[in-house]
Amino acid sequence: MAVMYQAVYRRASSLFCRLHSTYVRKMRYLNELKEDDSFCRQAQTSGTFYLFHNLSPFLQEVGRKYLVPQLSATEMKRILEKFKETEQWIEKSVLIGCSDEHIPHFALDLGALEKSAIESELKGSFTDLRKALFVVDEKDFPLLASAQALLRWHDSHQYCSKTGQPTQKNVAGSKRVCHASGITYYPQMSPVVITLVSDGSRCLLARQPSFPLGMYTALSGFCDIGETVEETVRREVAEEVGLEVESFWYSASQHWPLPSSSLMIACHALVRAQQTEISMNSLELEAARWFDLEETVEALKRDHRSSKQEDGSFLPWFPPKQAIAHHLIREWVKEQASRTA
Ligand SMILES: NC(=O)C1=CN([C@@H]2O[C@H](COP(=O)(O)OP(=O)(O)OC[C@H]3O[C@@H](n4cnc5c(N)ncnc54)[C@H](O)[C@@H]3O)[C@@H](O)[C@H]2O)C=CC1
Ligand SMILES: [Mg+2]
Repeated sequence: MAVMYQAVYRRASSLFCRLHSTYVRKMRYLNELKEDDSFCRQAQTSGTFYLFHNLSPFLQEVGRKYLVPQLSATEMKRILEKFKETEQWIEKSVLIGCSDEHIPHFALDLGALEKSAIESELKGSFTDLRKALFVVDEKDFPLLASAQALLRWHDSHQYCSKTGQPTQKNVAGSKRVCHASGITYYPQMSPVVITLVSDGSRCLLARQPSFPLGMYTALSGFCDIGETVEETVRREVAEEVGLEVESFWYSASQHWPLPSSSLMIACHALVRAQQTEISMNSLELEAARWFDLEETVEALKRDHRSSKQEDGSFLPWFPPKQAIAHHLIREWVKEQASRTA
């Protein structure tokens, strides 16, 4: 028995070492690409490219699936030649990751070229990000989200906000520098707290007027400058539904590219069971109410389409699994179900 245990242990730890060293080597490689312009320029000649057009990602519909194609450097060169563009275009690309074998991945926006001509050449279409995020395979979601966010950041940070002079990107696209003032700009995300409030047996979900009809989600809000996550959770819950948070705990986080880069910090919060009367802030919210376990489980089974009633009204439904709000709601259901089991 001890021998068998040792063999299993040895196999597990050697697997861990292998995984660990692959990961560490990959992170070191990416860091080097960001820091060393000539190394990164060299890497562009053997990398793969994800294409965008005015910030819409290029997708290919294959059967019922939407794929996110990667073009080789040779293919990229061929396309640019075909459109009579020079290879200098490649320099506009930004580094978004690499494979375990250190093949670097770049994203490139071809917004200045004719959209339909590229689409027919490459047999696919540039798709609005809002749609693209929900139709691609789950594993492609973070890649599309961060690539688009980085391209958007570069697009809107072409000038120094102090001198008004143009800024230059480094080859990897991990920063921009204003040579007149010496200021370095780094891509930014705004921290947002998203909180699923519970009173112990129900959870509180709300909707803003701009949401698709019938969709409810957890409360969210941007962190004010200087605030801690704890302070934002308490403030947002007080501001939006007039309740006092007693305790809260962190669950997970997610980068959310829409409408501009946010770091969503997802938390569960408890309010006192005796103080659950909602006083909704109607400047921001259109509805806010408590959902019991059964109603939450039912709403999780619906989507935008299946929630539509014959009379045109909508039963409540929640954001799809790609959104961290969905993860929070599922986590709450699981915890409630295990408590009542
Ligand atoms: N991934 C997910 O599951 C979810 C993501 N979200 C995202 O969270 C974000 C924040 O949610 P809200 O409830 O709308 O925030 P919120 O409750 O803070 O209200 C938005 C208002 O805050 C102000 N504001 C303060 N700092 C801002 C900044 N850095 N950028 C833009 N506006 C700022 C503006 O006046 C804006 O109208 C949104 O971008 C939304 O897309 C929201 C819910 C679910
Ligand atoms: Mg809000």
